[in-house]
Amino acid sequence: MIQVKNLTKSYGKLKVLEDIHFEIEKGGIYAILGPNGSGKTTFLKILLGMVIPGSGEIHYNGEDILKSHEYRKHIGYLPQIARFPDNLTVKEIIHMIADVREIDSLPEPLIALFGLDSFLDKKLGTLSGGTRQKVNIVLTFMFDSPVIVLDEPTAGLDPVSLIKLKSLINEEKEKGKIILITSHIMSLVEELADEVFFLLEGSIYFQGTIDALRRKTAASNLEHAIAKILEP
Ligand SMILES: Nc1ncnc2c1ncn2[C@@H]1O[C@H](COP(=O)(O)OP(=O)(O)OP(=O)(O)O)[C@@H](O)[C@H]1O
Repeated sequence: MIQVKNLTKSYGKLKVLEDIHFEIEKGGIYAILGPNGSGKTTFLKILLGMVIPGSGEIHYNGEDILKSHEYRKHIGYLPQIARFPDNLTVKEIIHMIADVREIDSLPEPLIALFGLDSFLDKKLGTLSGGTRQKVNIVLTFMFDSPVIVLDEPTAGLDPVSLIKLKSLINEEKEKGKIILITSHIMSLVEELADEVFFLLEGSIYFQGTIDALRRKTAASNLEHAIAKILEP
């Protein structure tokens, strides 16, 4: 489904990704992990066509995505920091994004799930951080995309909304979708992820299940496994 070969990316002299190989063959939840600045967002943005790699190949269902932009229609994206004009209302932004992707109805069940009905006429600039994130989640999940990319999706969410987000992610997985997620919250990754990719110093240091990573590092849980990898 997704194949990445020999991927590199530098920003000026800073080498962020070096010779990344990556393969996802079936639906599931895949966590991209790594310390701050290890290139997780850069990697996801390359997959999304938002950042051009230095070299390498990326195939989605056999198609070279660096040569075609069509595949972007298949991807839902929740950015780490979503920037929308503050003077738009929640309803306006939802309509705007729906128009771009050519769907005609508002995603009522998602709006209700995150308790956003009473915020529909409020301007984005007046919302709290957590409420803005709920709007971003609705904007991401309102399309039936086979690939969903979530960059730090839990930022600012209260526990009730977090539970709702986790079930939403699991429901999408049950439909056979690929969900790529980055998070620094290891308990969340442990709960959700089928496989992890751990980026370190430009390469994938580890790819496999959380159990395999725990065994490799002889650690009791994922947080300790990561700490062991990173300790000097
Ligand atoms: N547009 C850019 N121009 C220059 N350098 C950049 C740019 N985007 C990212 N970088 C640098 O590339 C490196 C990787 O950044 P990236 O955001 O991909 O890391 P990350 O693993 O997602 O980090 P975090 O866990 O902090 O979100 C960092 O050193 C960052 O400063």
